[in-house]
Amino acid sequence: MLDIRNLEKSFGAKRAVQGVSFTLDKGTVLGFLGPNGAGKSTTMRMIAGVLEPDSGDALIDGKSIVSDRRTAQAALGYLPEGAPLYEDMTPPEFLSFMAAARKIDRAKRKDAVERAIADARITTVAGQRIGSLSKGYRRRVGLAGAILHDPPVLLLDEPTDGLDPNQKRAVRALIARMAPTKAILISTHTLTEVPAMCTRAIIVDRGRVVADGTPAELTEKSDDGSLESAFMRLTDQAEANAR
Ligand SMILES: Nc1ncnc2c1ncn2[C@@H]1O[C@H](COP(=O)(O)OP(=O)(O)OP(=O)(O)O)[C@@H](O)[C@H]1O
Repeated sequence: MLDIRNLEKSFGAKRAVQGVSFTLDKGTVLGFLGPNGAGKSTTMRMIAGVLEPDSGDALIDGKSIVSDRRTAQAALGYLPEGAPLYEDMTPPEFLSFMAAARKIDRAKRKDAVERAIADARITTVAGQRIGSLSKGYRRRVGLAGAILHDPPVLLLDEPTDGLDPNQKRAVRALIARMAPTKAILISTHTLTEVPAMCTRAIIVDRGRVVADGTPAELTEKSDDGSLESAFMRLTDQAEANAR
């Protein structure tokens, strides 16, 4: 469903992404992990077609994000970090606006909005202005926007960032409900969430993939059986902290 082929991106002299490749199938929730500045968001932005790669490609449901961007994007739901929301609109108004921008058939828009509201569990706040919602509900409105067109592939950049434990659990439950029918790529810094949320994890460091496996396989690479120490070992953090 998602086939990432040797993506590269530099900003001036900074080589942010240096040949990232992996594939992702339906039913997989892939945790995309790495230290700050490892290249996670840059990779996701290239896959989403909002940043042009220097080289490489991402095939979304077989469509190239480089040569067939619009078709590829139609198969993709993207929740960027700090997703933009229109504060003065209610969630249904915002989602109707998104549905029009997504060119969902006029006759199907109402159903699509209602389904996304139900799936993201935001029915109870549907009458409120987005600007008045808590962080967790705003994140869920962003998620509703990403799943509005029921895409087979989802890219979620830190979907639980800044949420309290109850809201984190609600977002994790939403991801689990969608998981069987979609391929889902999630970047997160919260390593404790990974075994609960992801069936597989990739660790990137300085723009390269340094590990790829199930959470249990990655944990085996640690000294103390924790994903955190595996992460430290596989990235430069342990060395950096010791300096
Ligand atoms: N628009 C840009 N212009 C210049 N440098 C950039 C730009 N976007 C990203 N970078 C640099 O590219 C590198 C990778 O950044 P990126 O945001 O992809 O990392 P990340 O893994 O998502 O980090 P974080 O976990 O902190 O969100 C960093 O060194 C960053 O400073």
